[in-house]
Amino acid sequence: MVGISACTRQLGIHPFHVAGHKYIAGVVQGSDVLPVIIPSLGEGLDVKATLARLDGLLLTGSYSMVQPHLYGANSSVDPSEYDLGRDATTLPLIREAIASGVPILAICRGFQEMNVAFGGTLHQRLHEVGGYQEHREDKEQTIDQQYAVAHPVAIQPGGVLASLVDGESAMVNSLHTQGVDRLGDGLRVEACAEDGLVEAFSVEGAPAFSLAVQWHPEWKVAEHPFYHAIFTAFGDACRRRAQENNRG
Ligand SMILES: N[C@@H](CCC(=O)NCCCC(=O)O)C(=O)O
Repeated sequence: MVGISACTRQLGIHPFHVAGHKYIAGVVQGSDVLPVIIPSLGEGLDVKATLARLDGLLLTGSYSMVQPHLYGANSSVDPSEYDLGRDATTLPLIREAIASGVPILAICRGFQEMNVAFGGTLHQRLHEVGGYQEHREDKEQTIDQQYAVAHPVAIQPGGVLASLVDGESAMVNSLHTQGVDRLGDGLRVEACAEDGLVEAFSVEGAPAFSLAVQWHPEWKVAEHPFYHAIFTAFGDACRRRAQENNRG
């Protein structure tokens, strides 16, 4: 059973906890696991009790941005772009999941919040930093065009990703405004874009599978062997944890 992070959204006059369909479909089709959505209750969520019942944690992408004060920076983003409930939930979840051996797959915003959870920092507007290629999607394009592969990443030898691909590089999609500035403590670079931006990392010495990617492997996972290999490896790690806990 895999827990999927939720975003908070106001729908009409009521607050909701929501998760995108493609992430749920991604773990069902690509990892062959049971999905459950973890509400973004912040301190109202018993993180240890939640993770004790889960075999894996999927951190989804989202249009919202991690609050800069969480990585020691001043805000240069409209506060409406934040999701306070999600930040208050996912950062403790990530730290506890790693400590207690729960496999993690983190995607896009999830990748960024995992870097922050480990003390890393983010560029708030990568396109204004200089020296980086365009990593944002063109919102005028169709959804298929936006999620189509956009650039290669160089896979670092000897890591989690290198064990999943043939060759030293792979093509990935690219739909993000922010990006890793300083990588968090204890994180290992798994892949970089041609401009040097960190696009994937794992946690050094983690007791279970840990992988965070800046791209979206959940997109049409069955059609992309590289994306599918990531979800399969995550599912296999979740099944190992289930067996260790007599849930397999
Ligand atoms: N807000 C961050 C993260 C980008 C991100 O996760 N986008 C996801 C878009 C919707 C989706 O595919 O779920 C940034 O812009 O850097």
